[in-house]
Amino acid sequence: MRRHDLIVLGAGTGNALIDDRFAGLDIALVSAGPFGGTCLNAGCIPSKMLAATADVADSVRESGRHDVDAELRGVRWRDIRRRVFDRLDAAAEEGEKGRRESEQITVYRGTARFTGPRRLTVETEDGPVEIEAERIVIAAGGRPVVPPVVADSGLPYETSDTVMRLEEVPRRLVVLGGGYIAAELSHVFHSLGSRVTVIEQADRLLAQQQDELVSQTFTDLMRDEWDLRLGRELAEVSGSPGDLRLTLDDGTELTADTLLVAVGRRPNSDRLGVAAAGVETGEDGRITVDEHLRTTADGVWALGDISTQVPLKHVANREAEIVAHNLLHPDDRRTMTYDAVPSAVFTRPQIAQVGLTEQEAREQGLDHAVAVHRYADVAYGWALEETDGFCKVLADRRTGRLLGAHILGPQAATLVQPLVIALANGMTVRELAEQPLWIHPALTEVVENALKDLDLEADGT
Ligand SMILES: Cc1cc2nc3c(=O)[nH]c(=O)nc-3n(C[C@H](O)[C@H](O)[C@H](O)COP(=O)(O)OP(=O)(O)OC[C@H]3O[C@@H](n4cnc5c(N)ncnc54)[C@H](O)[C@@H]3O)c2cc1C
Ligand SMILES: NC(=O)c1ccc[n+]([C@@H]2O[C@H](COP(=O)([O-])OP(=O)(O)OC[C@H]3O[C@@H](n4cnc5c(N)ncnc54)[C@H](O)[C@@H]3O)[C@@H](O)[C@H]2O)c1
Repeated sequence: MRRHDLIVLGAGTGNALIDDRFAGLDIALVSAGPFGGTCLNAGCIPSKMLAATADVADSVRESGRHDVDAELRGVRWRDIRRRVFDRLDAAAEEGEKGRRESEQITVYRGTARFTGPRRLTVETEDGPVEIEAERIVIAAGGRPVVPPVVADSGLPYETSDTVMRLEEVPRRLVVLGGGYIAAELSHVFHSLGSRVTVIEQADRLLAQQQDELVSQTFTDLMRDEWDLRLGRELAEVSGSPGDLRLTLDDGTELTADTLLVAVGRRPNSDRLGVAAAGVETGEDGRITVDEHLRTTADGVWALGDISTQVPLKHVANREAEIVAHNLLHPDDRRTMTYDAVPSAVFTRPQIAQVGLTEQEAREQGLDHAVAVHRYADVAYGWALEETDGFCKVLADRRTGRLLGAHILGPQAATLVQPLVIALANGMTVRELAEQPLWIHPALTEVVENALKDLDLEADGT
């Protein structure tokens, strides 16, 4: 049994937790997969590098709108893939090398499993290694859910872990699910040449995650791009590899050469056997943590997709900052809050949000004002020839404060940031609209004008 001062389980966000403040400690860093975890190797970063490339292809296709005659002659998928993954694989290797060179860190590459309180066995290439520590941080992430109808078919399927490294752009791609991953990767592959069909059990795309106006508008726009099978479930997968037959619950049959499964992710707590360490989980497999991110076992902390309320990288990063601080300052602990968590979907159009959706404001019975300002009604929207985009804001009439913001259109992920700052700081919409000067004629005027459109005086009843 090898004893360390601190074990960090997971080399995604967990790796980022270890910095100079931990100098002098003997640290074990355990990871089954490559350094950088999901975000760097199979998540946020490759999907956005591919989305940016897809946007370039779409800009060429749409150049006529700006009276520019350009023609898309083709996309070089293997070159795109090489450009993206050569860079990311090198970053992952570099990250691991740096840690291996550190005198205070022992890297264990292998799959870990708890054998008792603060004790683990790691299945490495050289056999099992037993390790223990006074303090452990669990940051072992999650994995894609694969429903039995697909897993039990015995036929090949892709997930976000594999699809971005395919040898060829699929000719006929069927995507199961209509959430974040489905939307982003459908955008990528459709723009790079796939015929895309999306099977989603809800009646709209992004229905669980987005404001109703955003979800409905996005669904309506994507009907022109993808073949949408909404309110449908997959009943059977048959055929042969490369020539799949997918039967839906209404008896409709689809054919595909590639099936991408994107119906959500689940935490890896089961594979880690956390119960043996006295670490409790909820029914959904998420490790239970308190506001300081301590688990139910003494000396064991958790962060990121394995425990969080919101499985996003910027949330995991903030949680890592909190855990690092709390490990170093046990008598002055910080608290994690999830009050103003923004998110963005890197599709075309982009989508971004923070705070309450209109349906949530209604459910909570809030006296709220709503305003929607269109890109087409600000000068830079004209410059972009933008017809669909909008910024929707919700404010509390009693306090004058922002409740939520939802943007659909070019640069939504960037435009939302002033609204995130306002929400995080409890600013009133008047303060945000009227205190700073907003650059003319930048796209941010769509945000400024949406705020100014809010009618806070009207009686909401
Ligand atoms: C396709 C895709 C796109 C995404 N895009 C975005 C985005 O644009 N923006 C955003 O904010 N979020 C995005 N996310 C979510 C984001 O990637 C995750 O929230 C984030 O990576 C979670 O980090 P983590 O450290 O908790 O887990 P991970 O990064 O998954 O790290 C888990 C680590 O634990 C290791 N591990 C797991 N099990 C074991 C075990 N038993 N033993 C040893 N080691 C183990 C793994 O090898 C890995 O090193 C995306 C996710 C996907 C899949
Ligand atoms: N840009 C980003 O920030 C980003 C991008 C990708 C992923 N992510 C993270 O990854 C997580 C997982 O993404 P995801 O897209 O897999 O999950 P998701 O929860 O976003 O969407 C899953 C979708 O699949 C549908 N679904 C579930 N079971 C189904 C079935 N049997 N048949 C048809 N449809 C079904 C659901 O109704 C839902 O719309 C996200 O919640 C997010 O936290 C973030």
